[in-house]
Amino acid sequence: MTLAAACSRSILCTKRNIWSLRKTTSLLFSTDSTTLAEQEKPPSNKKKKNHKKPFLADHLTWEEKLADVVTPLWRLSYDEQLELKQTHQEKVLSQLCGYLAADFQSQPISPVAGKLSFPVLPILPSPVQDGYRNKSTFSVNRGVDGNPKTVGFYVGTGRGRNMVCINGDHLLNMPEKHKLVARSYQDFIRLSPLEPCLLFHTGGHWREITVRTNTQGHTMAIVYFHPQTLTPEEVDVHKADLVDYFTRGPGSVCQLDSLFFQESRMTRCSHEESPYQLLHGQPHIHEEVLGFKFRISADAFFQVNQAAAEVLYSKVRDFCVPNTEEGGGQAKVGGTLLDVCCGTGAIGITISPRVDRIVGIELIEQAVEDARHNAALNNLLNCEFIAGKAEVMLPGLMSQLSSVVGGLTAVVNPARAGLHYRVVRALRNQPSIRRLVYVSCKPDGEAMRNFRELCCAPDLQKKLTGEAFSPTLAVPVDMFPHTSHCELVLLFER
Ligand SMILES: C[S@@+](CC[C@H](N)C(=O)[O-])C[C@H]1O[C@@H](n2cnc3c(N)ncnc32)[C@H](O)[C@@H]1O
Repeated sequence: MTLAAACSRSILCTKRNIWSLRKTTSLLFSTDSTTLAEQEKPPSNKKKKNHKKPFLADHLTWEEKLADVVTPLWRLSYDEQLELKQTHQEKVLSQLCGYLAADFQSQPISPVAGKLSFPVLPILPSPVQDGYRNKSTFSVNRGVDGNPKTVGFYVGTGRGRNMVCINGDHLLNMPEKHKLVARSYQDFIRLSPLEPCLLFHTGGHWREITVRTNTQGHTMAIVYFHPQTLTPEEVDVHKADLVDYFTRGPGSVCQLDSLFFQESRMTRCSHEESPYQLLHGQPHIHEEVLGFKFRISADAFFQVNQAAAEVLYSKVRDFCVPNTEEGGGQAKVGGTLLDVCCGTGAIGITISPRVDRIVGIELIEQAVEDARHNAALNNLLNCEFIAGKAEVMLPGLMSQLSSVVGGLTAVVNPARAGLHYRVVRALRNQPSIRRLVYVSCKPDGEAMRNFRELCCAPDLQKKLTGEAFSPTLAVPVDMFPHTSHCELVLLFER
């Protein structure tokens, strides 16, 4: 039996017999950020007084410790996971209601949960629970055996001096193809004469690898590399070795459709800061969602779970353009939909047949190019996409949109950092927007500040002069089984 199989088996055998549901709830829903890249967030530091941090529990194997960090709900049945997430989302939303009641009465901030003043629909499950990720980023660092050329995910922290890199073969959310590419990359860098780049402190070159796959099984790999003092000619030699390994050598077992290489001296660089260099194969990966085709570039965001993305986008569509026909028809309702933080255009494009016009705004240029291409790919003539920071572009755009015929609806889907206050101000102060749908993967973080600014009493000091919105309906959608996260779709009206 392989190590990976043994680990998975030992984990599955102990599944559900270590923590009770209640204990898990208390640990899982206040997170810190001790891990890097795409890793899911570990259990809280804040409430640790009475609980030992799971990944420091010595009786656990390294694989179990990693599973506790990346997929902290893995010991629970899927129904139990959904129940936990529903309870947590309701708690966050009651907290919002408590804040709004206090804000409106100009009382000091009350962290006490209020009574829910609008319906929260039951969480929509992910149609796929295991191996669902279409994108994984694996780090390079010292493994349990001390080998610094180990490809996987971190357990522990640099500051705590207890950080090790563990391969993720046993993680329930990881598809086989991602594991294979990570293993092959580890073999490649172990053969390479170059050192790995460990947290930027001590030089070295080989950094993380991102693997993207689609439902057809196509695979894109992106290798991140720190050039340090190497000349471009010297870097070329190692790029050629990498291509050779993955196309003709042992790595060809991965059957990569695309191999990208990014030379970067920072944790994250956009394509504009340091280009994604196509070393082999196709420049894009493609995906289909709700019958629409999407081209996705190396630098562009796409939801990590294709099947759950269909559930999410279908619900977002219902919230943005509610069915007025009996029997839930998909008739055109008209008007303009403003898609803020639109990525490759997924939300706008899936709603476009039902409205007159889509206007999307997105920061990442490659994603905007994809969005424009995707509109054409799907023969849609009513979509336009603007490149730039929403906080810079939106205020000017608002004056052009103030007199649109048929009404204006906004959908916003920012990253965890939430919306810039200028974006919230522009949306709130635009009277034609009567309906605003906020899609958040972290409603208890910065998004909570956005919700409050959308709904508080008019505030001249903050230049929030428009009529207040109210939350009227919410539904959680589980995009990330086995983790403590989910997406929340929240409708605001006025
Ligand atoms: C969670 S993703 C959502 C993308 C898209 N709505 C989808 O469903 O695929 C958030 C997007 O916001 C973009 N973004 C981040 N900061 C931004 C900003 N200041 N202005 C505009 N877009 C931004 C990111 O590049 C990313 O594509």
